[in-house]
Amino acid sequence: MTLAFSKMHGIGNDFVMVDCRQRAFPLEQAQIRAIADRRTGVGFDQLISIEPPRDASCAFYYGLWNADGSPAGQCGNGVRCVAAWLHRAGELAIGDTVRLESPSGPVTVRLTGPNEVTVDMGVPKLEPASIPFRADATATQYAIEVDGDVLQIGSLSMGNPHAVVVVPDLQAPSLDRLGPLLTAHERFPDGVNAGFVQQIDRGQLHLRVHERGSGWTLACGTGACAAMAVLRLRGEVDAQVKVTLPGGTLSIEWAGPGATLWMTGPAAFVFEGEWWG
Ligand SMILES: N[C@H](CCC[C@H](N)C(=O)O)C(=O)O
Repeated sequence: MTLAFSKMHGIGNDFVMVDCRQRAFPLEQAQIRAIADRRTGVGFDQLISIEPPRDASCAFYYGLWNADGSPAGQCGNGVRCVAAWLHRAGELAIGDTVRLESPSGPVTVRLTGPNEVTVDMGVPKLEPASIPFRADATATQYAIEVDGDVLQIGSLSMGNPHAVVVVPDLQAPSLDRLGPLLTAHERFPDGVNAGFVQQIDRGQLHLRVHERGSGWTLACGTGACAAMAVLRLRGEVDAQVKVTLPGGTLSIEWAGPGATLWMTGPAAFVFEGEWWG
């Protein structure tokens, strides 16, 4: 088969975008994995389809798959790229605000420039059952044993599961071992995106994320939202925070529990192509 696609990224978190506005999503899991291969395929952290909405209150639906072919519930860097892709396709104008439907529910995006998007990411879900995470009660901190170490983590859902660990040094070699172990931890029955965050001050965080289904990425939008929210819940950051990841910086705004969380950042086109699978 041949498949036209757009290659995009959001601060280095890279995506293959597939236009399914007039066609059913055409790929099996093995084909998704084949396209993800950075040597014999195209390479991506997530593959994103743009489809007609299932929820009539939304303009479009976007499907999400990780590099290993597993489905994902939300993608913060990805939804900014969906908005920029829709603008390039003539479906959105700069200044438009539109509801888009993700696998975990609707989000609202505002195109503030051809390559800058603000997203209402919804209300972070704190209850362990909604993450899902095996814990007796909702808390701002959980003790979890990983490979003989006891880590203190925060955990919540942004429509996908996140664990957040505060560390003094993002370059510590131990993180290379802890990331995959935390992602696969048995207390996260669906796996988890594992974020390691170094706090600079009440308005700045540095973050690395080992993503479920894709491994270490240059950036993770929902991971940035989760890291800020975890520290906000502990009273350790202000309501507006810059989160810097290896690929770039996002602006996150969240007043606190029950409030909707906003993320602002760029979206970039790289090339158009055709996959010959
Ligand atoms: N890169 C995405 C997150 C992908 C999440 C996916 N790894 C999963 O939940 O399985 C982001 O910018 O939010």
